[in-house]
Amino acid sequence: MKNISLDITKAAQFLTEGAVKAYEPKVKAAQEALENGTCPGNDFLGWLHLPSSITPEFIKEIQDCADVLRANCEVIVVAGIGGSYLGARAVIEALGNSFAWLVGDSNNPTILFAGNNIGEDYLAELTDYLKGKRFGVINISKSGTTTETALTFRLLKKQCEEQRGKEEAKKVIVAVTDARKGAARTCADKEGYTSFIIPDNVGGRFSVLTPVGLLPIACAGFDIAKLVAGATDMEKACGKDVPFEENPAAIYAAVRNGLYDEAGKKIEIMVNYQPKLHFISEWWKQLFGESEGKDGKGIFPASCDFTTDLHSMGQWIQEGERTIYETVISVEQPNRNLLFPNDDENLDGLNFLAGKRVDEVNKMAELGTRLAHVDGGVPNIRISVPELNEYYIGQLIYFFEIACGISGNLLGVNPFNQPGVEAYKKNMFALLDKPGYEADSKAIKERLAKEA
Ligand SMILES: O=P(O)(O)OC[C@H]1O[C@H](O)[C@H](O)[C@@H](O)[C@@H]1O
Repeated sequence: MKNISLDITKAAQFLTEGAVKAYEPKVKAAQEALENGTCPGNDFLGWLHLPSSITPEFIKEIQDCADVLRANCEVIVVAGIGGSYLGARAVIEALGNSFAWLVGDSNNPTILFAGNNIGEDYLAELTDYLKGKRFGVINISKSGTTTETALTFRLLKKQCEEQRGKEEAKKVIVAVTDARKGAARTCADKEGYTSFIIPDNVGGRFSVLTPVGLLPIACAGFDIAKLVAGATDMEKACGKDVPFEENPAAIYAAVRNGLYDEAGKKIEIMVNYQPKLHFISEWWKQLFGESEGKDGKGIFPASCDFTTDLHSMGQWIQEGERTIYETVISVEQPNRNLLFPNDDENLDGLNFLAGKRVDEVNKMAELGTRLAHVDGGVPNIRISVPELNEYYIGQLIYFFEIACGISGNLLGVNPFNQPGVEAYKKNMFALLDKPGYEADSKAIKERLAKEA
C-alpha cells in the first residue's frame, strides 16, 4: 500500500536554496524532544504512539459498544465541541455519503452533532427532530465541564429518558470523558452509563484516535481498525529515525516554518477539491491553530473548499496581500465514477467534456488553479491522498498530528496547551452570574457600564 505523499516543489521555490534542508537539525531535535518527553507540554504526548498502542481487543470493545448503539438507535447524537467532535465529524463526513441524512440508509443510524454551539434555534430544532425518534447520545468531553456540551447533554438526557424511559436510556447514553473528574464522569458513574476514558496525556485536538473519535466513527458504520492501521503506518513513516527527506511530516513542518520565518507567509489556507473533506479542514484548523497561536506568534490556519470558494475567495487569493500559502489535499481517485454526457444540441458548449469523468474536470481545475496561484505569488504544498477510505484518512490524521507537534516545537511554543481559550469562558461565566464568579461578575459589569 502506498502512502499519502507530499509535493513541496511549488513552495520551496519561494524559499532560498537549501532553506528547507536547513531545518533538518531543528526538526530532528524536535522529534527527539517529543520522543524523550523533554519538550514543552510533555505531559500531553500520549498521542505520539497512540496508533501503534491500540490493541485489537480495545477496537473490539469500542465496536461492541457501537453495535449496541447501532442496534437500539435510529439516530445517535454526538455531543461535544472542539477536539471532542471535530475529528469524528471530519472522518464521518470524509467517508460518508454527501447526503447521508437524506438517503435513509437503513444499515446505519443517522449521526448528528450537537454541543458544539449555543444556538437556541439549533437546539430547539434538534429536540423537535428527535421527538418520537429512537435516539442515543454519546456525551464527549475531556474536562467534563465544557458549557456548550454540558448544556446540550442536559437537554438530550432529559428528552432521552422521557422518550425511552430511564432504564432504556441508560443503554443508549455513553460517556467519553476523564477517568476520574468532571461532571460527565460523575453523571456516567451515577447513572451507570457505559463510558470510555480520554487518557490524561492526550489533549482534545489530538484525541480523534481515542474513543472520542473511534466510537462515533464506529457508530457511523466505518472500519475503525483500518483507520487505526493507516495512522499506525504513518506513525512509522514519520518516525524520528526516518531520514529527513523521506519523512513527510518533517518536510511539511519545515516548509511551513520556512514560509513563515523567511517568506513572511502568515496564513496557511487548507484547500480541498472534495466537499467531503470540509471538516478535515475544520479539524486541522483547531489542531494547528490551538497548538501554534501563542506568544503573539503562529501561522493563522484558514480553509477553503475548491472549486467552490474560487468563486468567492479566488480574487483575494490571486491578488490580495502576499502573506498566504496553500496546502492542498488532492484525492487521486474518487470512489465513484460519473461520466459527463454528450448533448446533441450542445447549447452549453460543453460537448468537449463529453465522455470524460467528472473528476478529470476537477483535476484540471486543480492544476489550473495551482499554476495561477503560484504565478500570483502563493506557495503551494500538495498532499496527495490515493483514495478516500478509512486507511488513508488514518494516515492523514497522524501525518498532521506529528507535523503539528514538530512544527510547534520549531515555532518555540508549547503545542499542547491552550491557555488562551479560558478568557472567553471566564467572561461568559461572570456575565451569567455563575456561582464562584461573584468578583468577576462585579468587575465585568462595572467595565461594561463604563464602556456603555
Ligand atoms: O473535551 P472538552 O473538555 O469538552 O473540551 C472541548 C474543547 O474545548 C476547550 O475549551 C479547548 O479549546 C479544546 O482544546 C477542547 O477540545
